[in-house]
Amino acid sequence: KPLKLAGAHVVVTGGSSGIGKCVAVECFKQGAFITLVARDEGKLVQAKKEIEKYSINDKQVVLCISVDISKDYRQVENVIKQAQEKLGPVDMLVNCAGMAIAGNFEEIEIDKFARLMEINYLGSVYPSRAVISTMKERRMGRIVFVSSQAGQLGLFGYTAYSPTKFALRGLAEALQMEVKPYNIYVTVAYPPDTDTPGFAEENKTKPLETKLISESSSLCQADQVARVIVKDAIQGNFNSSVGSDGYMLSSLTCGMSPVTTITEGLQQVVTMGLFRIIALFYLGSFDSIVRRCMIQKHNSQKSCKTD
Ligand SMILES: NC(=O)C1=CN([C@@H]2O[C@H](COP(=O)(O)OP(=O)(O)OC[C@H]3O[C@@H](n4cnc5c(N)ncnc54)[C@H](OP(=O)(O)O)[C@@H]3O)[C@@H](O)[C@H]2O)C=CC1
Ligand SMILES: CCCCCCCCCCCCCCCC(=O)[C@@H](N)CO
Repeated sequence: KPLKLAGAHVVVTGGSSGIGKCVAVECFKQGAFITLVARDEGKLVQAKKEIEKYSINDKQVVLCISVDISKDYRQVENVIKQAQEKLGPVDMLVNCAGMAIAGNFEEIEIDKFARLMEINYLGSVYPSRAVISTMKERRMGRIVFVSSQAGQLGLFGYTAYSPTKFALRGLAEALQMEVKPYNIYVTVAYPPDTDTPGFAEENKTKPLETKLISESSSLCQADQVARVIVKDAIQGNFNSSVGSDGYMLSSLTCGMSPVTTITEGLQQVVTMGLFRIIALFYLGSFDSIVRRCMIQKHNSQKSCKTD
Protein backbone atom coordinates (compact mmCIF):
# COMPACT_ATOMS: atom_id res chain seq x y z
CA LYS A 1 0.00 0.00 0.00
CA PRO A 2 1.34 3.45 -0.83
CA LEU A 3 2.40 5.66 2.10
CA LYS A 4 0.16 8.66 2.74
CA LEU A 5 2.24 11.81 3.11
CA ALA A 6 -0.53 13.94 4.63
CA GLY A 7 0.46 14.39 8.28
CA ALA A 8 3.52 12.16 7.88
CA HIS A 9 6.96 13.09 9.25
CA VAL A 10 9.62 13.17 6.53
CA VAL A 11 13.30 13.70 7.35
CA VAL A 12 15.43 14.92 4.46
CA THR A 13 19.19 15.03 4.91
CA GLY A 14 20.72 17.51 2.49
CA GLY A 15 17.31 19.19 2.50
CA SER A 16 18.74 22.71 2.34
CA SER A 17 19.84 22.57 -1.30
CA GLY A 18 19.37 21.00 -4.71
CA ILE A 19 17.58 17.65 -5.00
CA GLY A 20 17.01 17.36 -1.23
CA LYS A 21 15.29 20.74 -1.06
CA CYS A 22 13.01 19.78 -3.95
CA VAL A 23 12.19 16.46 -2.26
CA ALA A 24 11.19 18.43 0.85
CA VAL A 25 9.01 20.77 -1.23
CA GLU A 26 7.33 17.83 -2.95
CA CYS A 27 6.54 16.14 0.37
CA PHE A 28 5.37 19.41 1.94
CA LYS A 29 2.99 19.97 -0.98
CA GLN A 30 1.44 16.61 -0.14
CA GLY A 31 0.87 17.62 3.48
CA ALA A 32 3.95 16.21 5.22
CA PHE A 33 5.79 17.62 8.23
CA ILE A 34 9.46 18.09 7.32
CA THR A 35 12.77 17.93 9.16
CA LEU A 36 15.66 19.35 7.16
CA VAL A 37 19.14 18.17 8.13
CA ALA A 38 22.31 19.86 6.86
CA ARG A 39 25.32 21.75 8.24
CA ASP A 40 24.98 25.40 7.15
CA GLU A 41 22.32 27.14 9.30
CA GLY A 42 21.90 30.05 6.90
CA LYS A 43 21.06 27.75 4.01
CA LEU A 44 18.69 25.76 6.26
CA VAL A 45 16.71 28.86 7.30
CA GLN A 46 16.54 30.05 3.69
CA ALA A 47 15.29 26.64 2.50
CA LYS A 48 12.72 26.49 5.31
CA LYS A 49 11.26 29.82 4.12
CA GLU A 50 11.06 28.60 0.53
CA ILE A 51 9.42 25.31 1.49
CA GLU A 52 6.85 26.97 3.79
CA LYS A 53 5.40 28.80 0.79
CA TYR A 54 3.93 25.50 -0.39
CA SER A 55 1.94 24.67 2.77
CA ILE A 56 -1.51 23.21 2.24
CA ASN A 57 -2.71 23.62 5.85
CA ASP A 58 -1.70 25.77 8.83
CA LYS A 59 -0.58 22.84 11.00
CA GLN A 60 2.39 21.93 8.79
CA VAL A 61 5.86 22.51 10.22
CA VAL A 62 9.36 22.66 8.74
CA LEU A 63 12.01 21.91 11.36
CA CYS A 64 15.71 22.64 10.71
CA ILE A 65 18.56 20.81 12.37
CA SER A 66 22.20 21.62 11.79
CA VAL A 67 24.57 18.65 12.05
CA ASP A 68 27.33 16.99 10.07
CA ILE A 69 25.79 13.59 9.33
CA SER A 70 29.15 12.05 8.43
CA LYS A 71 31.12 12.41 11.66
CA ASP A 72 29.65 10.91 14.79
CA TYR A 73 26.77 8.45 15.08
CA ARG A 74 25.80 9.69 18.55
CA GLN A 75 25.26 13.21 17.20
CA VAL A 76 23.06 11.95 14.40
CA GLU A 77 21.10 9.76 16.81
CA ASN A 78 20.47 12.77 19.07
CA VAL A 79 19.30 14.88 16.18
CA ILE A 80 16.81 12.23 15.09
CA LYS A 81 15.60 11.93 18.69
CA GLN A 82 15.02 15.72 18.80
CA ALA A 83 13.12 15.61 15.53
CA GLN A 84 10.93 12.73 16.72
CA GLU A 85 10.13 14.53 20.00
CA LYS A 86 8.93 17.57 18.04
CA LEU A 87 7.22 16.00 15.02
CA GLY A 88 6.60 12.37 15.98
CA PRO A 89 8.10 9.15 14.66
CA VAL A 90 9.78 9.34 11.25
CA ASP A 91 7.61 7.88 8.49
CA MET A 92 10.09 8.48 5.70
CA LEU A 93 13.82 9.20 5.68
CA VAL A 94 15.40 10.55 2.51
CA ASN A 95 19.21 10.30 2.58
CA CYS A 96 20.10 13.02 0.12
CA ALA A 97 23.11 14.72 1.75
CA GLY A 98 26.15 14.06 -0.36
CA MET A 99 28.76 15.52 -2.62
CA ALA A 100 30.77 14.74 -5.72
CA ILE A 101 34.42 15.25 -6.54
CA ALA A 102 35.56 14.49 -10.07
CA GLY A 103 39.16 14.29 -11.20
CA ASN A 104 41.86 11.98 -12.50
CA PHE A 105 42.62 9.17 -10.03
CA GLU A 106 46.15 10.43 -9.37
CA GLU A 107 45.04 14.04 -8.95
CA ILE A 108 42.31 13.56 -6.37
CA GLU A 109 43.75 14.38 -2.93
CA ILE A 110 44.16 11.09 -1.10
CA ASP A 111 42.08 12.17 1.92
CA LYS A 112 39.12 12.80 -0.35
CA PHE A 113 38.55 9.08 -0.92
CA ALA A 114 37.83 8.54 2.77
CA ARG A 115 35.96 11.83 3.12
CA LEU A 116 33.53 11.03 0.29
CA MET A 117 32.92 7.59 1.76
CA GLU A 118 32.12 9.27 5.10
CA ILE A 119 29.69 11.79 3.63
CA ASN A 120 27.97 9.72 0.95
CA TYR A 121 28.01 6.28 2.55
CA LEU A 122 28.33 6.60 6.34
CA GLY A 123 26.25 9.79 6.13
CA SER A 124 23.42 7.55 4.90
CA VAL A 125 24.13 4.67 7.30
CA TYR A 126 23.89 6.84 10.43
CA PRO A 127 20.47 8.46 9.91
CA SER A 128 19.03 5.14 8.67
CA ARG A 129 20.37 3.30 11.70
CA ALA A 130 18.86 5.99 13.94
CA VAL A 131 15.33 5.61 12.53
CA ILE A 132 15.12 1.89 11.85
CA SER A 133 14.17 0.58 15.34
CA THR A 134 11.13 2.81 15.62
CA MET A 135 10.10 1.94 12.08
CA LYS A 136 10.33 -1.77 12.91
CA GLU A 137 8.26 -1.30 16.07
CA ARG A 138 5.61 0.59 14.11
CA ARG A 139 5.69 -1.94 11.27
CA MET A 140 5.92 0.87 8.73
CA GLY A 141 8.36 3.26 7.07
CA ARG A 142 10.29 4.28 4.00
CA ILE A 143 14.04 4.78 3.63
CA VAL A 144 15.43 6.37 0.48
CA PHE A 145 19.07 6.34 -0.57
CA VAL A 146 20.05 8.85 -3.22
CA SER A 147 22.72 7.11 -5.26
CA SER A 148 23.47 8.23 -8.84
CA GLN A 149 23.80 6.85 -12.36
CA ALA A 150 27.47 6.86 -11.34
CA GLY A 151 26.40 4.24 -8.77
CA GLN A 152 25.36 1.94 -11.61
CA LEU A 153 28.47 2.20 -13.76
CA GLY A 154 32.00 3.44 -13.20
CA LEU A 155 33.02 6.42 -15.28
CA PHE A 156 36.21 8.33 -16.03
CA GLY A 157 36.80 10.90 -13.28
CA TYR A 158 34.61 9.25 -10.65
CA THR A 159 37.13 6.94 -8.94
CA ALA A 160 36.41 8.59 -5.59
CA TYR A 161 32.68 9.22 -6.09
CA SER A 162 31.30 6.12 -7.85
CA PRO A 163 32.32 3.62 -5.14
CA THR A 164 30.44 5.64 -2.50
CA LYS A 165 27.30 5.42 -4.63
CA PHE A 166 27.76 1.70 -5.40
CA ALA A 167 28.09 1.15 -1.65
CA LEU A 168 24.62 2.59 -1.08
CA ARG A 169 23.11 -0.06 -3.31
CA GLY A 170 24.74 -2.88 -1.33
CA LEU A 171 23.45 -1.34 1.85
CA ALA A 172 19.97 -0.91 0.38
CA GLU A 173 19.72 -4.50 -0.89
CA ALA A 174 20.87 -6.01 2.41
CA LEU A 175 18.67 -3.73 4.48
CA GLN A 176 15.59 -4.29 2.32
CA MET A 177 15.83 -8.05 2.83
CA GLU A 178 15.95 -7.51 6.60
CA VAL A 179 13.10 -5.08 6.97
CA LYS A 180 10.58 -6.18 4.35
CA PRO A 181 8.63 -8.38 6.82
CA TYR A 182 8.26 -5.26 8.97
CA ASN A 183 6.49 -3.49 6.11
CA ILE A 184 9.42 -1.09 5.62
CA TYR A 185 10.37 -0.28 2.04
CA VAL A 186 13.76 0.84 0.81
CA THR A 187 14.26 2.86 -2.38
CA VAL A 188 17.51 3.55 -4.21
CA ALA A 189 17.40 6.54 -6.57
CA TYR A 190 19.83 6.80 -9.46
CA PRO A 191 19.56 10.37 -10.79
CA PRO A 192 21.42 11.57 -13.88
CA ASP A 193 23.29 14.91 -13.87
CA THR A 194 20.94 17.40 -12.23
CA ASP A 195 21.12 21.18 -12.26
CA THR A 196 21.89 22.03 -8.60
CA PRO A 197 24.40 24.11 -6.62
CA GLY A 198 26.30 20.88 -5.93
CA PHE A 199 26.50 20.12 -9.65
CA ALA A 200 27.83 23.62 -10.41
CA GLU A 201 30.49 23.13 -7.74
CA GLU A 202 31.49 19.72 -9.09
CA ASN A 203 31.81 21.12 -12.61
CA LYS A 204 34.57 23.51 -11.55
CA THR A 205 37.10 20.68 -11.40
CA LYS A 206 35.48 18.11 -13.71
CA PRO A 207 37.79 16.59 -16.36
CA LEU A 208 36.76 17.16 -19.97
CA GLU A 209 36.38 13.40 -20.45
CA THR A 210 33.83 13.20 -17.63
CA LYS A 211 31.88 16.12 -19.07
CA LEU A 212 31.76 14.62 -22.56
CA ILE A 213 30.82 11.14 -21.33
CA SER A 214 28.13 12.53 -19.01
CA GLU A 215 26.52 14.30 -21.94
CA SER A 216 25.30 10.84 -23.08
CA SER A 217 22.69 11.22 -20.37
CA SER A 218 20.38 14.22 -20.11
CA LEU A 219 20.73 17.12 -17.63
CA CYS A 220 17.66 17.13 -15.40
CA GLN A 221 15.96 19.72 -13.24
CA ALA A 222 15.98 19.06 -9.50
CA ASP A 223 12.21 19.36 -9.09
CA GLN A 224 11.66 16.76 -11.81
CA VAL A 225 14.11 14.33 -10.17
CA ALA A 226 12.56 14.96 -6.76
CA ARG A 227 9.04 14.22 -8.01
CA VAL A 228 10.15 10.83 -9.31
CA ILE A 229 12.00 9.99 -6.08
CA VAL A 230 9.01 10.86 -3.90
CA LYS A 231 6.59 8.96 -6.13
CA ASP A 232 8.75 5.81 -6.09
CA ALA A 233 9.37 6.06 -2.33
CA ILE A 234 5.65 6.36 -1.58
CA GLN A 235 4.94 3.35 -3.82
CA GLY A 236 7.73 1.39 -2.13
CA ASN A 237 9.61 0.78 -5.40
CA PHE A 238 13.15 -0.44 -4.83
CA ASN A 239 14.54 1.14 -7.99
CA SER A 240 13.98 4.77 -8.88
CA SER A 241 15.31 6.17 -12.13
CA VAL A 242 14.64 9.16 -14.36
CA GLY A 243 14.44 9.25 -18.15
CA SER A 244 14.95 6.61 -20.80
CA ASP A 245 18.68 6.17 -20.19
CA GLY A 246 17.89 5.90 -16.49
CA TYR A 247 15.34 3.21 -17.23
CA MET A 248 17.80 1.29 -19.43
CA LEU A 249 20.58 1.50 -16.85
CA SER A 250 18.36 0.28 -14.02
CA SER A 251 17.05 -2.60 -16.04
CA LEU A 252 20.52 -3.56 -17.25
CA THR A 253 22.11 -3.41 -13.79
CA CYS A 254 19.23 -4.91 -11.78
CA GLY A 255 21.32 -7.98 -10.84
CA MET A 256 19.91 -9.55 -7.67
CA SER A 257 18.08 -6.44 -6.52
CA PRO A 258 14.60 -6.99 -5.11
CA VAL A 259 11.69 -6.75 -7.50
CA THR A 260 8.65 -4.66 -6.67
CA THR A 261 6.09 -5.83 -9.22
CA ILE A 262 5.76 -8.79 -11.56
CA THR A 263 5.66 -6.40 -14.51
CA GLU A 264 8.98 -4.87 -13.45
CA GLY A 265 10.56 -8.33 -13.23
CA LEU A 266 9.23 -9.37 -16.64
CA GLN A 267 10.40 -6.12 -18.22
CA GLN A 268 13.89 -6.70 -16.85
CA VAL A 269 13.98 -10.23 -18.23
CA VAL A 270 12.80 -9.21 -21.68
CA THR A 271 14.88 -6.04 -22.12
CA MET A 272 18.21 -7.01 -20.58
CA GLY A 273 19.82 -8.55 -23.66
CA LEU A 274 18.81 -5.67 -25.91
CA PHE A 275 20.02 -3.08 -23.40
CA ARG A 276 23.37 -4.85 -23.15
CA ILE A 277 23.78 -4.43 -26.90
CA ILE A 278 22.96 -0.72 -26.62
CA ALA A 279 25.38 -0.47 -23.68
CA LEU A 280 28.20 -1.92 -25.78
CA PHE A 281 27.82 0.98 -28.20
CA TYR A 282 27.87 3.49 -25.34
CA LEU A 283 31.00 1.86 -23.90
CA GLY A 284 32.67 2.04 -27.30
CA SER A 285 31.88 5.74 -27.56
CA PHE A 286 33.16 6.39 -24.01
CA ASP A 287 36.45 4.65 -24.82
CA SER A 288 36.83 6.74 -27.95
CA ILE A 289 36.19 9.97 -26.01
CA VAL A 290 38.90 9.00 -23.53
CA ARG A 291 41.34 8.09 -26.31
CA ARG A 292 40.68 11.33 -28.25
CA CYS A 293 41.20 13.45 -25.14
CA MET A 294 44.48 11.66 -24.40
CA ILE A 295 45.79 12.20 -27.93
CA GLN A 296 44.79 15.86 -27.79
CA LYS A 297 46.55 16.41 -24.47
CA HIS A 298 49.60 14.60 -25.77
CA ASN A 299 49.73 16.80 -28.89
CA SER A 300 49.28 20.06 -27.02
CA GLN A 301 52.07 19.06 -24.60
CA LYS A 302 54.37 18.37 -27.53
CA SER A 303 53.60 21.74 -29.13
CA CYS A 304 54.20 23.46 -25.78
CA LYS A 305 57.66 21.92 -25.62
CA THR A 306 58.61 23.01 -29.18
CA ASP A 307 57.29 26.57 -28.56
N1 LIG B 1 23.30 17.04 -8.93
C1 LIG B 1 23.62 15.92 -9.57
O1 LIG B 1 24.03 15.95 -10.73
C2 LIG B 1 23.42 14.60 -8.91
C3 LIG B 1 23.42 14.46 -7.54
N2 LIG B 1 23.29 13.22 -6.96
C4 LIG B 1 23.30 13.07 -5.51
O2 LIG B 1 22.18 13.75 -4.97
C5 LIG B 1 22.49 14.27 -3.69
C6 LIG B 1 22.18 15.75 -3.66
O3 LIG B 1 22.94 16.40 -4.65
P1 LIG B 1 22.77 17.94 -5.00
O4 LIG B 1 21.36 18.33 -4.78
O5 LIG B 1 23.40 18.15 -6.31
O6 LIG B 1 23.72 18.58 -3.87
P2 LIG B 1 23.85 20.03 -3.23
O7 LIG B 1 25.31 20.26 -3.06
O8 LIG B 1 23.06 21.04 -3.98
O9 LIG B 1 23.21 19.82 -1.78
C7 LIG B 1 23.81 18.96 -0.89
C8 LIG B 1 23.08 19.00 0.44
O10 LIG B 1 23.69 18.10 1.36
C9 LIG B 1 24.08 18.79 2.54
N3 LIG B 1 25.29 18.16 3.06
C10 LIG B 1 26.47 17.93 2.39
N4 LIG B 1 27.36 17.37 3.20
C11 LIG B 1 26.75 17.22 4.41
C12 LIG B 1 27.18 16.71 5.67
N5 LIG B 1 28.42 16.22 5.84
N6 LIG B 1 26.31 16.72 6.69
C13 LIG B 1 25.06 17.20 6.53
N7 LIG B 1 24.61 17.70 5.37
C14 LIG B 1 25.45 17.71 4.33
C15 LIG B 1 24.29 20.22 2.06
O11 LIG B 1 24.19 21.18 3.08
P3 LIG B 1 25.50 21.71 3.91
O12 LIG B 1 26.62 21.83 2.92
O13 LIG B 1 25.08 22.99 4.52
O14 LIG B 1 25.76 20.66 4.92
C16 LIG B 1 23.14 20.35 1.09
O15 LIG B 1 21.92 20.57 1.79
C17 LIG B 1 23.96 13.93 -3.46
O16 LIG B 1 24.03 12.76 -2.70
C18 LIG B 1 24.50 13.70 -4.84
O17 LIG B 1 25.59 12.83 -4.85
C19 LIG B 1 23.13 12.11 -7.72
C20 LIG B 1 23.14 12.19 -9.09
C21 LIG B 1 23.27 13.44 -9.78
C1 LIG C 1 21.64 0.75 -21.93
C2 LIG C 1 22.74 1.56 -21.43
C3 LIG C 1 22.46 3.03 -21.37
C4 LIG C 1 23.68 3.72 -20.97
C5 LIG C 1 23.52 5.18 -20.68
C6 LIG C 1 24.78 5.66 -20.08
C7 LIG C 1 24.73 7.07 -19.63
C8 LIG C 1 25.87 7.33 -18.71
C9 LIG C 1 25.93 8.73 -18.24
C10 LIG C 1 26.36 8.79 -16.82
C11 LIG C 1 26.22 10.14 -16.24
C12 LIG C 1 26.73 10.15 -14.83
C13 LIG C 1 25.89 10.99 -13.96
C14 LIG C 1 26.53 11.20 -12.64
C15 LIG C 1 25.76 12.25 -11.90
C16 LIG C 1 26.31 12.53 -10.57
O1 LIG C 1 26.18 11.76 -9.68
C17 LIG C 1 27.02 13.80 -10.34
N1 LIG C 1 26.66 14.80 -11.23
C18 LIG C 1 26.78 14.24 -8.91
O2 LIG C 1 26.85 15.60 -8.72
